[in-house]
Amino acid sequence: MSIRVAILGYGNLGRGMECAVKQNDDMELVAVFTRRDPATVKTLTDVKVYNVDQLLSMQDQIDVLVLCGGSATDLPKQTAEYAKYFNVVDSFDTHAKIPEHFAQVDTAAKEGGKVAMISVGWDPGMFSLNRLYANAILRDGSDYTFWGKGVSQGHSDAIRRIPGVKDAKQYTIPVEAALEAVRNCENPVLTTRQKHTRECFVVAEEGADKAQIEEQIKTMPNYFADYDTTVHFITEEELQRDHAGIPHGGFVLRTGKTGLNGEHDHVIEYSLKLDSNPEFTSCVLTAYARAAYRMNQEGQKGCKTVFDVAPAYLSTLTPEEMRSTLL
Ligand SMILES: NC(=O)C1=CN([C@@H]2O[C@H](COP(=O)(O)OP(=O)(O)OC[C@H]3O[C@@H](n4cnc5c(N)ncnc54)[C@H](OP(=O)(O)O)[C@@H]3O)[C@@H](O)[C@H]2O)C=CC1
Ligand SMILES: N[C@@H](C[C@H]1CC(C(=O)O)=NO1)C(=O)O
Repeated sequence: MSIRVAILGYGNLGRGMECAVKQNDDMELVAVFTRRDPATVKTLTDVKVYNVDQLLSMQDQIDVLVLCGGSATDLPKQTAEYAKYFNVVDSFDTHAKIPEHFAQVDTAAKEGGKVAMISVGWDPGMFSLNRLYANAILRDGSDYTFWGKGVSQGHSDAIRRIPGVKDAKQYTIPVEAALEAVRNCENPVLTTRQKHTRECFVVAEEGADKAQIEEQIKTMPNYFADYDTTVHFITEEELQRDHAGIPHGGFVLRTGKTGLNGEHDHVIEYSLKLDSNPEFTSCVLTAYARAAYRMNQEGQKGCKTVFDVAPAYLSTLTPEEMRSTLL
């Protein structure tokens, strides 16, 4: 029997999920839920769209609910709210606030006897896993993470939540000299500001105070305050013409030494090059939706991160197929 998946929140990630579920023949997309009028939401497939006020009445038709809202203001409310009723997966990526998000969601999921997976995606998510593996293996070393050049959905979403902003895209740009120094095993000590810059393209509402919007972006804690950030105000047409895609990617690196006197240098590097940030992120969410369902079927409950999920839960392969093809 297929794993019955539903989506809450239909934006870039929601559309990505619609595509990702179709690529997994052990799953079916049973519904999309939105806070808007369903008639205004145009989907890529013929999946039914409901207003979120229908969600709880459909609890027995859904095995896993994937939360595709924004981390800035949606997921802090929605994940804990629905973890009481469904197995859920979210992509929460306000790194500084993950501990408090975990605690709130864990209480709700345990109360409902459900599994809730938070901060699933590539960062946090796949990059987190690779940072952990690298740290566990190369004990004498230094960690580095670089993103881009590409469009951060979390940062773009955060800008769009500012009053007076009609639309926005944020590019994260790695400082090439810093990346090169890391790859050369120079083990540089780098501040946040020395690793990336951020460039924002913003469409302001008619009559909005652009100076105030720019100030709110540049001082935004957890998103922009620690970076050198530039803000460009452009028209909706220019945004659609020049910034339509959502490519991204990045690198997790750990450089370390082995040998009794650190004679040998090693570099661990995990990299992603993504045409579509949301579609790739949705593929990760879909694999972890499979894991959430399976873990709950075994009687597990509570909040999990990618660190808590044995890889076998993610795969459609049988243990024998894994051993014969992946070892
Ligand atoms: N961990 C990771 O690696 C990653 C995490 N993310 C996270 O995913 C989050 C979601 O990103 P993304 O999908 O790009 O965000 P969007 O802005 O596209 O969508 C966020 C929500 O806004 C609402 N919405 C979407 N379009 C419209 C519209 N035209 N009018 C009104 N409301 C709209 C939807 O909710 P509704 O349908 O209810 O109105 C949607 O769920 C990001 O905030 C980020 O934190 C993203 C990529 C990677
Ligand atoms: N969570 C990010 C995924 C990566 C990209 C990123 C950045 O550019 O700052 N940080 O983490 C996203 O929303 O796209």
